[in-house]
Formats: sequence, structure tokens, C-alpha cells
Amino acid sequence: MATPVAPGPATIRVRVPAKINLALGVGGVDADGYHRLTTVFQAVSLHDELTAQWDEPGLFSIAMSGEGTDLVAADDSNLAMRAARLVAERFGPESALGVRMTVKKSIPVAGGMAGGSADAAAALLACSVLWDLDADLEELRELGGELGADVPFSMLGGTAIGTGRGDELVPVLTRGAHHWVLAVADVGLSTPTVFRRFDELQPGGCDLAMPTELLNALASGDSVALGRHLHNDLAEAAIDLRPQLQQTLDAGLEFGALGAIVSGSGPTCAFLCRNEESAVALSVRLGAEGVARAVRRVRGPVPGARLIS
Ligand SMILES: C[C@@](CO)(OP(=O)(O)O)[C@H](O)COP(=O)(O)OP(=O)(O)OC[C@H]1O[C@@H](n2ccc(N)nc2=O)[C@H](O)[C@@H]1O
Ligand SMILES: Nc1ncnc2c1ncn2[C@@H]1O[C@H](COP(=O)(O)OP(=O)(O)O)[C@@H](O)[C@H]1O
Repeated sequence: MATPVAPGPATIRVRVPAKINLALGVGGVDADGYHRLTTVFQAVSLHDELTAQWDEPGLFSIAMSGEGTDLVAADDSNLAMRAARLVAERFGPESALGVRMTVKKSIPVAGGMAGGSADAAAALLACSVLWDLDADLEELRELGGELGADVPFSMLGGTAIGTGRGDELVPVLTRGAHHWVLAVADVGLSTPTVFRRFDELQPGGCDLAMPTELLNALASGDSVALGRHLHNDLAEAAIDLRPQLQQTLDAGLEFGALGAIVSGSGPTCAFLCRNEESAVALSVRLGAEGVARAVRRVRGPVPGARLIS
């Protein structure tokens, strides 16, 4: 089969951030089987990088390297592969398109930081540019929602409120940069398992309210208030499944964090720090304490999936 003529640059490169949930309210389950959420996402400076190159029509492939990739299948079940096929199918003609992708992962797998969603978002953007498809960002974000509740936010980035399944997004005004320390666990937690445990602990879900104090703290750049109002309804379920997380959270607070939270369904814990120096000091203390497999310093907010030259 002849290789098609590749329009535009030969290699498209996309950088895509991890997220943390500064607030995560979890309500009941809707007819679609998903829990209603009110969440505040923030994209942080821990990135996966995806490249996409033309391949023969009908050939779709992915090769992964970096953080935790032995745990992720490089086949059609991979979220980036599903994204590439979906965008080809919707904006094709699919039969004329092919892609060879690589992903360099830094976002922990099954860490509550939307690493798979990030790769899906990166693939949507990279393939639409590579194939020169007539899809705008809004349409790609909507398509992303079919792949996973977190995918639209991985495309948008910044700080945003998510409602519905977490995929109906409104950007949030924030002042200044936030300094976070992440404690990355040895073994991930499955999102569906954590939601199931949540249902056992909180039948019917929690009341969903706008996290007004947290939004005010973001708007005014008040880190102390932000630290106080971090909240996650899934934390109890995640800690119940992985009791060691409580020790990790306690250690971060004891060592001076302004606030501590389990990110999403966990098990990554995020600690808010007053400034960069405090973040350096906290990461050294947490590293020495051995409460996590790895400790990372990140900043937020950062942009969502972006082309890089
Ligand atoms: C919990 C959150 C918080 O941001 O993030 P993670 O901890 O996974 O990063 C998200 O809601 C996860 O989003 P994402 O990981 O994209 O979820 P999906 O792939 O769409 O769904 C995986 C499973 O999680 C459950 N799920 C997810 C979202 C939602 N609003 N209600 C749910 O009940 C369902 O069991 C679903 O089958
Ligand atoms: N490209 C990918 N990167 C990471 N995980 C992926 C990917 N594709 C599919 N998955 C699957 O998605 C699951 C959730 O992974 P991830 O998105 O990293 O975590 P979380 O939902 O906790 O944020 C993993 O267990 C993995 O099997």
C-alpha cells in the first residue's frame, strides 16, 4: 500500500499537563451510570509528551516510554489510540488516515492525575493537526468527553469548574501561581473501584454545592484560605482502600503544608505550599520520610494540551 502524501509538518509534538482536583464534590449516580460532580480542576506542570507521524492508511500504532508504562497496553485499548481512531472516524475519511504515535509519560499511571485522559487529549489535538482535519478545539473537547470525563479538561487546562460528569467546564479566575508538592504512591488506585467504595460509604452521594470559599480564595490569590478549603469527597474511600494515604497527608501538614488533599480518586497526594522555598523544603522532608515512592514539585495553573515546536 502506498504511503499517503503527508500535508504539513512531518512530526507533530504535543505537551499535555496532569491535573489535580482542588475541590471534588460527588453526588448521586445518574442514568448514564456516572456520578454527578462539582469539581475544581487545576492543570499543573507535570507533562506527558506525545508525537504523531503519518503512517500508511489504516495503520495506527503507539509506543510508550517513561513513568509506569509497563502498566499500560500499547494497543487499541490505550486511550491515545482510542482518541486517534475516534477523531479519524468523525472527521476522516478514516480509511485514508494512519498514524504512528509515541508517548513519553511523566504523569503517574492510575494516580488520580488524569494521565490517560491527558494522552487522549494530546492524541486528539496531534492527529487533527497532522491530518489537517476540519475540527476546532471546541469540537475536539466534545469528542474528548466520549473518551473519559477528564479529557475535556486536559484539553482546556488552567483552572476550571467541572459539573455534570466533570466534563461541563467553565474557566475560573485565579490570581498568581500555586506551588504544589506531589507525593506519588508505589501502586495506583482504580477510579471505578474508588467510586464503588464511595457508594458503599455514602449511599446516594454527598450534597453538591459550589465551593464558594475555595473560589474566592483562588480569585483573591489567598493561599492560606485555599489550603484550608481544599476538599475531596472521594478521599474517605481512597483512604479506606489505602490507609497509608492518611499518614502521607498528615506528614505533609506536619511539615508545614498550607493544605493537603488526595487528588481525584488518588492515590497521589497534593500539598499546597506558601512559596517555592517552602515547596523545596517540604519535598526534601517528604522524600526523607519515605512516605511516597516519589516526590515532585509542580506549579499551577498551566495551559492544557498544546502544540510544541
Ligand atoms: C475521579 C476523577 C476526578 O477528576 O479523576 P481521576 O481520579 O480518575 O483522575 C474523574 O471523575 C474520573 O474521570 P476519568 O478517569 O476520565 O473517568 P472515566 O474514564 O470517564 O470513568 C471511569 C469510571 O469512573 C467512574 N466515574 C467517573 C466519572 C464520574 N463523574 N462518575 C463516575 O462514576 C465510573 O465508574 C467510570 O466507569
Ligand atoms: N495512555 C494511557 N496512560 C495511562 N493510562 C492509560 C492509558 N490508556 C489507558 N490507560 C488506562 O487507564 C487507567 C487509568 O489511568 P490514569 O488516567 O493514568 O489514572 P487516573 O484515572 O487515576 O487519573 C490505567 O489503569 C490504564 O490501564
